[in-house]
Amino acid sequence: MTLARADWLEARAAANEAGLSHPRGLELVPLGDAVGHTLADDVRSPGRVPGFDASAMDGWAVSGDGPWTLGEPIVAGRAVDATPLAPGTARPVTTGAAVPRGTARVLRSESGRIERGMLVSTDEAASGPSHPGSRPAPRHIRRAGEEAEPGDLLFEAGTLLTPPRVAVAAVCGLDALPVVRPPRAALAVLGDEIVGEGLPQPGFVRDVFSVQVPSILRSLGADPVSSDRVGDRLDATVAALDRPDVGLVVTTGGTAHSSADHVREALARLGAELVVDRVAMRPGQPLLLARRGETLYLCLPGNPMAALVGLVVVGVPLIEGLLGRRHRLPGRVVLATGVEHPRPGVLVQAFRATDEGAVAMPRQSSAMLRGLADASGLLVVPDGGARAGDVVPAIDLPW
Ligand SMILES: Nc1nc2c(c(=O)[nH]1)N[C@H]1C(S)=C(S)[C@@H](COP(=O)(O)OP(=O)(O)OC[C@H]3O[C@@H](n4cnc5c(N)ncnc54)[C@H](O)[C@@H]3O)O[C@H]1N2
Ligand code: MOO
Repeated sequence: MTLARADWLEARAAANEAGLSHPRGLELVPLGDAVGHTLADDVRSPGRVPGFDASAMDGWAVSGDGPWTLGEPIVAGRAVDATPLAPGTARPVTTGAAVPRGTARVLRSESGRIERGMLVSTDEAASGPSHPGSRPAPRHIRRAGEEAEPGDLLFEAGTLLTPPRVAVAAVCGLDALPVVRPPRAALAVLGDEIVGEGLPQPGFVRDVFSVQVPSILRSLGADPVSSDRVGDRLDATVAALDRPDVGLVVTTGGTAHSSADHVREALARLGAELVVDRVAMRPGQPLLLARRGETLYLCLPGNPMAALVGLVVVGVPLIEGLLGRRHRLPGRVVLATGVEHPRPGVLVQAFRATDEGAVAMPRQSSAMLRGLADASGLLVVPDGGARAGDVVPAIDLPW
């Protein structure tokens, strides 16, 4: 089924679904390379964390009530001493070192002192037996298994591996993680007027996509394998789109209906099925999403801001889906100033976050980039416009 002139939220959901229903490869990556990947499988903890009862402070492991007889120091980085701590004794201990069996608590170094060879507590609250109603002295012991037990589900398949998640995998004793193999992506930048370097002659424009879209695709988790500029000819467009070797083809330009626009016809010649045929939003309205075999097509309009809006609004949930991630509904921002929008469909605006709320950036239009360049995010103004103080959906920028 094709969504024609799709609602922007429906277009996002359809793109995410199209990605999710695509085949995914799996690979094992060492933890050092895992940040930014997406888990291909559930991950359980092989170990217990902490693996042993450990001191949370520098001080003394004590057993029973003080004063305590002093024993040998315990230091971190040694195998656990099997000898239990006898009541009435204390052993100096460093933060993170294993406390012996029989340890009641750890007395912090600033809460005790040595008097005539014995350790005495200088901490009123922590000294001696507790009285009814008194607060128990803090134990300062990290209990074995308090963070994870063997077999605990740490993360589900489809979880984005952020730095702290990779650190959790490390602390649980994992060395590698099963991740989704980055989907191969090809970029085709269409247009006879596009030049790749220098200051263009009148009638030509500098290509704004080759310099950034592959980086965006990579940062989203795809593997951009090629980037080509393609002239405004149907046969060249068909050849550029005939890429069964990649999971995703992104094109820019050529989506409209002029004699120089061949994307629709090329998709039809290749037998691709349209999933989304335009989105009821501006800029970015002519966007197409299509599928042919194991290749998805994200065809972005040529106008620079329109293409980037399409990539953020629809391309991000599409790639999230290819990686096995369900997309989240957008957050919301309060508008600091009203935005007029008398036309049908939503208006997407680059905005800057301020103390008063979101303010639309100057110098933005379908064909401009400077407003977007300095924006905090994209906000979505409904059909009919919005007033200062209204709360509207907002989408994070992926860079
Ligand atoms: N009669 C109509 N004309 C247009 C309509 C319409 O509904 N009826 N829609 C307009 C909208 S909205 C957009 S968006 C564009 C979409 O056009 P295409 O996707 O076919 O893009 P092009 O025509 O190839 O290019 C549009 C514009 O963007 C510039 N461009 C293209 N590629 C690049 C690039 N790599 N770097 C920099 N700039 C690029 C191109 O030079 C054009 O100025 O159609 C409207 N027209
Ligand atoms: O919809 Mo166009 O995408 O405004 O530039």
